[in-house]
Amino acid sequence: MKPTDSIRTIKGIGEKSEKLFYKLGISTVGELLNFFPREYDIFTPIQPIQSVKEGEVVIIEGSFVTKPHMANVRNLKILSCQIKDTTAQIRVSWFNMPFLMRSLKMGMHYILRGRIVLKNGMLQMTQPKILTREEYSRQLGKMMPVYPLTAGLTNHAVTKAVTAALKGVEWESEFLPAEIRKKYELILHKKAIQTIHFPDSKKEYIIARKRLVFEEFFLFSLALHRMKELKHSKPSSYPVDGDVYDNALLEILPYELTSGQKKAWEEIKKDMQSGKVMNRLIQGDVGSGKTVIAMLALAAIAKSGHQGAIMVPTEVLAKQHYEEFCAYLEPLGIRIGLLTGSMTAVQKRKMYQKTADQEVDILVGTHALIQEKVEYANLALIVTDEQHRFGVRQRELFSEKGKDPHMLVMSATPIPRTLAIILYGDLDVSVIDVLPANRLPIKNCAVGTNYRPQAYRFMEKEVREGHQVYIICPMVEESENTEAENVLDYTNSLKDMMPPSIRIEYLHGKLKPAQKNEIMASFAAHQIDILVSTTVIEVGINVPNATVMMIENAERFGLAQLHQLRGRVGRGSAQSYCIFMAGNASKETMERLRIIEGSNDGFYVAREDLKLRGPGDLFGIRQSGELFFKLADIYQDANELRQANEAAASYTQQDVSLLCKKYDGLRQKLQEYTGEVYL
Ligand SMILES: Nc1ncnc2c1ncn2[C@@H]1O[C@H](COP(=O)(O)OP(=O)(O)OP(=O)(O)O)[C@@H](O)[C@H]1O
Repeated sequence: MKPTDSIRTIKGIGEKSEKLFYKLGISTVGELLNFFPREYDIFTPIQPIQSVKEGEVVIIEGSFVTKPHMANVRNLKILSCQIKDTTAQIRVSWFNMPFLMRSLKMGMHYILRGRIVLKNGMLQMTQPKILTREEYSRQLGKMMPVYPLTAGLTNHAVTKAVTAALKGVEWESEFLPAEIRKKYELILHKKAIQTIHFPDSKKEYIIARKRLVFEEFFLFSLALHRMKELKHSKPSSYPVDGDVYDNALLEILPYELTSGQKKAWEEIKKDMQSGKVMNRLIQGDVGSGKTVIAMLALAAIAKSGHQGAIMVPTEVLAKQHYEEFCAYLEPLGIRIGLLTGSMTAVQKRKMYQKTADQEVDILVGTHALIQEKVEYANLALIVTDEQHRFGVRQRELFSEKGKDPHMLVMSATPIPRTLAIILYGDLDVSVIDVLPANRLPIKNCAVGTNYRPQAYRFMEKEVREGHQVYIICPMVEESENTEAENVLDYTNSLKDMMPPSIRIEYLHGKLKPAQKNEIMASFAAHQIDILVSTTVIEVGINVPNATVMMIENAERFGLAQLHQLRGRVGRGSAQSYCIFMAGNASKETMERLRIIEGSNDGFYVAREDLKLRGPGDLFGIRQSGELFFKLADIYQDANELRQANEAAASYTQQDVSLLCKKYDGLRQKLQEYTGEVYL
């Protein structure tokens, strides 16, 4: 089978599982092979019972010292007994496996592998697998892939499909030039893909990962260098100067710009007046006021008779920006439009027409803005709210909607300057390095779950004083695989616990966009007091009246993500609070959380996080969603990023064309990456 073949060509995948794989974004054999494990289940040696810790999957060996006991709890049949080795004893339990009752024998030796959880203050092992000594020896040290899943698709099914695909696929020729592989000591693509799914050891995994990270960065860098060459000092068809920058624009704001905002605004004005195309990144910590700078630039474009558009990662955010822009800019006679995927066909068509006829000056929207059907009359400025979601290609597609429009990119990712220069190699950088003066620093605390009652009382008090609260849970609904808090059950029990006058709602990514918009709008209008949500609210939501953020199972998030989440409070003048609630209060968890508890500075948090994890720790929690890389992590893999950039920079555009002639695979990969035939 070829990488481009449908996954249906893999034995065992029928119509039903095909649909499930679609949900994971997999429709071809190649996509399946590039669907990497989220983590690995490592078969570690047998551990003394005394040393097991909560949350770990461990193997213990001992004999049962109590008879198996069966209990009915809700609809579950729970079988439990005590197992003992020379160091201690622990309870083990199985649910819905009553047949074990007969086979488990007291006094016999067993090897069990399962997760240790804390129930009623006691450690216990749940749902362990019983291993024979032979199975144990065979699997010891093995790393079994654990894939991201969707309901109905098991890890076993994905593993089986990947195994079959690895066996049956006709591999394409190696696409990285031999000289690069040699210089940077990289293994072959084929070997790396095989290993990333089934590594024999950590060492092998690290070597495979290095190759895949490098290629990801290399393609990115080649595309970026090419873009830079193409754009370099291009004259602009839309110079914006003169009285469009008059004070009326700044007077619409109810506050004065901070020094950082003023500087960024001056740099933008200078760019747009220069007669050349602006390509600028505005980098600033969460809540530093980047949106307002983008709004000013868009307003200046509109006032000079052109169109501008701003693309953001979520519908909720688009709606929020739209409303804010309307409130500020409509009084100046500027016409704002909204375009998102969930609008009806009729609404969309109307907006396309208005955009083509230049009846809107500023269009706010999601990916919908770059769909083929959208034609702009006179697109002179595009703004992307980076939030790590859009890649170079999206920026380019957006750009093609106009005739070399000016470009502004906003980012809240705290990237060290040296890396920013590489990652945003095609852009000039403005940094907003101060927060608005009316802000009080957020007060943080990292606590264990025993603090919850106090936290609830505190929330009640804040709500009584007219403020609002966010509570974040990692899961949407109950799952067999984890004890992490989920939005649905959490909301129910919170409603039971809080006085009925407190209005509680929930939000998660599985709701329809219209429902999400409605809930966010109600929260913004203060018709909801406490919003229980997954991380969907992470990106850019701005409700300055929200003063408390509580993050359940904070140990499950990367620090960068926790910082983004925390950024949803502390956006107004009232004192705000962030409570990081650790589901397991192990020493390592608390040490990590102490970093974020001790500082509100995103750069500091990112730096300390890296120090703690160490560049070699590739198994730690991945900082979620950084920039646009699948496997690579810009902090951990900063070295590979530098190397790949150096390698890409060593080829001029002409050399790249030559290389692509020689390496057919490279041409294809680059085309896939940039979505364009150009070589
Ligand atoms: N100079 C200022 N003085 C006071 N308030 C300001 C100032 N600039 C912006 N704000 C307010 O601060 C809040 C956050 O601003 P904004 O949404 O622009 O931040 P951001 O940098 O885009 O945040 P994020 O990265 O989280 O999306 C908004 O309510 C905005 O009105």
